[in-house]
Amino acid sequence: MRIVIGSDHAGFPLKAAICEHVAALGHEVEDVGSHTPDPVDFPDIAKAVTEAVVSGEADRGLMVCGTGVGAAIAANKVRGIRAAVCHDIHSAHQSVEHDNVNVMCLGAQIVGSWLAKDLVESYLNAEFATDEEFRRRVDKLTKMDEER
Ligand SMILES: O=C(CO)[C@H](O)[C@H](O)[C@H](O)COP(=O)(O)O
Repeated sequence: MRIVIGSDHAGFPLKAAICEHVAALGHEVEDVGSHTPDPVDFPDIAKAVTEAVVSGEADRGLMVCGTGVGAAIAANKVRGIRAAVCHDIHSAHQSVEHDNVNVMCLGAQIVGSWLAKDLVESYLNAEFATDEEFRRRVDKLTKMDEER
């Protein structure tokens, strides 16, 4: 898959390890920054990540900030994005299987690099389930998104 990844200054140190891991798993990685440890506001990076996903340039996105929370809030402001903070393995795959999450957010101040790599792997290996109940719920999310 084509994966877009971004981070603010707090997520910057973890982003490099994640990029390396995603590439090692055989995915194409687009790193939209930050490219230095200097302070940068997470909404600006979320814009770049979500634009790549919504345009179809990337299949899925990853965002890293301090907690993952700001990144998820910002990403969810963009139509077509279903973003979630996932700091446990079950959520990392179920968020895709049931909710068709297309931007997973991580907190570099919350998880270490080994867990982060496992979380990313679970997220990328997961596929949206075809069950009617999950399709129906995500269709309702899409409708809410279109109506706002
Ligand atoms: O976690 C974040 C937002 O949810 C950010 O990455 C920052 O870490 C957080 O806002 C703290 O900001 P600071 O400039 O790093 O003190």
